[in-house]
Amino acid sequence: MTDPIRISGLGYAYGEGELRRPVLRDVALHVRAGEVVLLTGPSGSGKTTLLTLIGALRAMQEGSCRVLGRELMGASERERVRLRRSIGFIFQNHNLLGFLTARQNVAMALEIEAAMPERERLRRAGEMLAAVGLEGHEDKPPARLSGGQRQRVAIARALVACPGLVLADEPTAALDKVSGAEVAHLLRDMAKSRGTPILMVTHDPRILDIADRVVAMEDGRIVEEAGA
Ligand SMILES: Nc1ncnc2c1ncn2[C@@H]1O[C@H](COP(=O)(O)OP(=O)(O)OP(=O)(O)O)[C@@H](O)[C@H]1O
Repeated sequence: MTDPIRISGLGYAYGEGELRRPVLRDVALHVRAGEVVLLTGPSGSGKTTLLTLIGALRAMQEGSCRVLGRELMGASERERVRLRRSIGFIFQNHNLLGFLTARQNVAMALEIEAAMPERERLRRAGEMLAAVGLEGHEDKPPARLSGGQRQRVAIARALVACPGLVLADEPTAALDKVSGAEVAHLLRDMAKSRGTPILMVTHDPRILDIADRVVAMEDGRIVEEAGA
């Protein structure tokens, strides 16, 4: 099986001409099948930029980035959109839609399955919500859930379509110590039981223990890799 993420010689700059500012330099990174890798480093070191390149949310400029077997350097917008459908995203601010219930938010991630009837989508969403410990909360809107519960909904949404990869950006940053650790362990356990690799950006030293490997960035470069 090929590694879900293989990056070499990746460079990226914001701005053009005199305003051009390199933020990633000669980055090399591999994430292997089923692995949980945390990406840490000071603010501004380029972690989120790297995550958005891997997630095909922005176009590559330099180097090679193969994600789930597809090369992103030179990929068209259409190819990038297609790849994004195979990735589960989790962000700091959960990005749930406030006018939908928890179940509807999760079911939305299945809308790419054109052949799946609405009833089936809602049934699977309910199953996923139960798996993340939210039985009984399925019909509440995000505003009636706690921060930790909202991130559980975001985990259910990210995993319900069985993605080949999960990318998470500071998923515990807005949570207190206990719910942050619970959410991080839940995400790890759910991904491990499915063999789904995770790459997670985090500043949170309390969750380093969920990692198979911790990769540290500084000033646009990877400076350290350590098994946890
Ligand atoms: N859209 C943008 N336009 C211009 N510069 C940007 C843009 N997004 C990020 N940057 C700059 O690129 C650098 C890297 O930012 P990035 O968000 O990738 O770092 P980070 O390590 O994720 O930081 P943080 O931990 O604070 O989120 C920073 O100096 C930032 O100011």
